[in-house]
Amino acid sequence: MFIRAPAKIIISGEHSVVYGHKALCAAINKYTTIKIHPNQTNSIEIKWGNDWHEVLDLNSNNSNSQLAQVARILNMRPQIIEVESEVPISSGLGSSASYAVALTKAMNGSIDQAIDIENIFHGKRGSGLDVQVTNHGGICVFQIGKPIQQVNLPIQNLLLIDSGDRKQKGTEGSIAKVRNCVEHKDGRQILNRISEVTEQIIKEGLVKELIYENHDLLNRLGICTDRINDIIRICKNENIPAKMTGAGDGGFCIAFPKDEQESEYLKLKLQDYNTFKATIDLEGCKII
Ligand SMILES: Nc1ncnc2c1ncn2[C@@H]1O[C@H](COP(=O)(O)OP(=O)(O)O)[C@@H](O)[C@H]1O
Ligand SMILES: C[C@@](O)(CCOP(=O)(O)O)CC(=O)O
Repeated sequence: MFIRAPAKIIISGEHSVVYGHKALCAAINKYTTIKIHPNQTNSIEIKWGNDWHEVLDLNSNNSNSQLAQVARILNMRPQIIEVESEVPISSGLGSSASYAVALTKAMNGSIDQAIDIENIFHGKRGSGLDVQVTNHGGICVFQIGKPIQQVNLPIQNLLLIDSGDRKQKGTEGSIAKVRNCVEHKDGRQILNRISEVTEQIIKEGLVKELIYENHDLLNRLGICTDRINDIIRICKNENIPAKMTGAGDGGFCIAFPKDEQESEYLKLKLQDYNTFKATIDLEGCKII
């Protein structure tokens, strides 16, 4: 049995969502896939792709490793878990959520358990957005404390652009940076404006000026690297809507070319960066 869960993008509303505002997000066709086998020894083994192997000995119950915490949340038995992921790690595309959701489903767990697992990776201050959209699929509006809502928005030519930078202190580090900006600088006003921009994008669609403004606001929070800003400058020069996505401090940008031809043209302009075409995943986490 294989279980797979998609990666996600945030179209608008990262960080402001942590403070209770709405975010517009989508599941995309890059997946983490999990396969489970019984284990003859009293241990849980995780094989991450071909090159990394983690073992939790269930005879000694004093470990506080991430795997031990995950195993406790899901009440896991001796098992071998193979994880294959197409989702780049620590790059704003929700690698930890797609892993948490796929593993939780494989163990017949609940969405709350997946959120608890995600919190092990993110620290306890995340909004829960990544887990909800990865589980649900499609293009969605998410707000803390409300059921996730599917929306209709035409996105045909999504381009993912890798800045090559990776957040050094994880999502938790970027959230802490924004909190510092809220407590000591103009972070609160910036987040309020991101919220207004998000509401407008939900109503009016991917209006270019709003997407650019959204990026500029995230930049003012101090979470955009030089390479991220370089990518957005190149997209803006070509008049194509683009912004960073996810926690920031590295990771991916998203661009919305109007058609296939414009997408190919933008890829050429961005030849210093790795680019990937993506589509919206409509199915969320599922058994395949
Ligand atoms: N395929 C994988 N291989 C190794 N670690 C993974 C994988 N998928 C998720 N993880 C875990 O998720 C963490 C990254 O999560 P996070 O910092 O939230 O970044 P992202 O923006 O990708 O969600 C990694 O440090 C690792 O612990
Ligand atoms: C910054 C935030 O809004 C999104 C984080 O996304 P990611 O971990 O970079 O994939 C945090 C959250 O919503 O929990």
